[in-house]
Amino acid sequence: MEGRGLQRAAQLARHICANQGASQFERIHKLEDPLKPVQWRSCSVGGVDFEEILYEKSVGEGIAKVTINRPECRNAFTPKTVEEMQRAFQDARDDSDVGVVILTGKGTKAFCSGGDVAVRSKQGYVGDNQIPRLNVLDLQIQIRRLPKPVICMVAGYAVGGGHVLQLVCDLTIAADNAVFGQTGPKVGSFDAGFGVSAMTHMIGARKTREVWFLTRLYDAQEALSMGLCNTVVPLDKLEEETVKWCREILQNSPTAIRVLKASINATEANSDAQAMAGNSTLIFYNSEEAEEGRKSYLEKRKPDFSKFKRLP
Ligand SMILES: CC(C)(COP(=O)(O)OP(=O)(O)OC[C@H]1O[C@@H](n2cnc3c(N)ncnc32)[C@H](O)[C@@H]1OP(=O)(O)O)[C@@H](O)C(=O)NCCC(=O)NCCSC(=O)CCC(=O)c1ccccc1C(=O)O
Repeated sequence: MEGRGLQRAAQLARHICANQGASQFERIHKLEDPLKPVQWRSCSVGGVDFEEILYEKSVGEGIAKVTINRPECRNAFTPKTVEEMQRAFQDARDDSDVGVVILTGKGTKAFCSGGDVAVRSKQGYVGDNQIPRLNVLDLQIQIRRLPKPVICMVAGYAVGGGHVLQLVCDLTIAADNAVFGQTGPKVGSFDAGFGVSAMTHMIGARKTREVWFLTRLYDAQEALSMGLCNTVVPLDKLEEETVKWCREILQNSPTAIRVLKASINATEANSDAQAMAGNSTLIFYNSEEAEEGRKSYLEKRKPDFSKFKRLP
């Protein structure tokens, strides 16, 4: 064998080596370069810049990224943060080039520590316009109804209302420094909507009771074994791995994914139950008991719930 013949044989040998063990199906669907660095461009919506979040899209790929940008308070959300997230998610929904959305928090210490306790009032969370609201409940519905997968990318804490946000996302990729849990009963709050239904669906009623009644925090490996997240990776590989999952999803039929997401959600409790639960949180925030939880957190002391009766 000489010249062209030799070259062709070498080419064939390389091809066989590269694909050894892979079926034809696997070879057809293999990503060209799943670890190729992603290039992000910053986006505004309707010409208005964001103040409490970052909103980016990948160049030429179909990934949108929403980042809560309040690292100084562990990415706790205010009504404004939530309103900005709602605008970004609406844009990601409307943009037919976007096929998957990443939800994350700025920095490595926290994905999100829930509602900003400092702006909680007796009627909900108060924003710049002084109107109290619980608008994170609408955001939860928006994420669930978004006809594209939402992947939560968690480094550090995902606690309180931040943990509920990770629960309503379709998939969660956690860094090895991630910590999950609910804090509500410590600080005079609870999410008896998706905070209970999505969690029960995911980890079962026994474990859900434990998470809510004891308010313990769980490290990434515990969370993985409970089923609270999909995988755990080293912190410095978090975005790389999340983007890899996005790219795999983006290769598949968008309509199939859309219907499957809705169908999986339909196996769970509904949005009317969430609204009822939200109303009970609102009523609870008016009580002295909830106020003790909120005040104790801000005063950096242990709450004293001893004077509140356990009714028969
Ligand atoms: C997240 C912690 C475990 C991190 O601990 P650590 O790393 O040691 O940092 P800290 O020193 O504690 O925090 C640094 C800095 O950030 C401030 N901060 C942190 N979290 C919050 C927060 N949620 N609100 C306000 N400020 C926060 C903290 O005070 C420090 O400030 P300094 O000025 O530097 O002192 C830990 O921080 C922690 O446990 N945080 C509180 C977690 C929490 O309890 N969150 C609230 C849970 S209730 C909730 O989220 C509402 C639920 C909800 O949204 C909802 C549900 C159902 C119906 C309606 C609603 C609704 O909309 O309310």
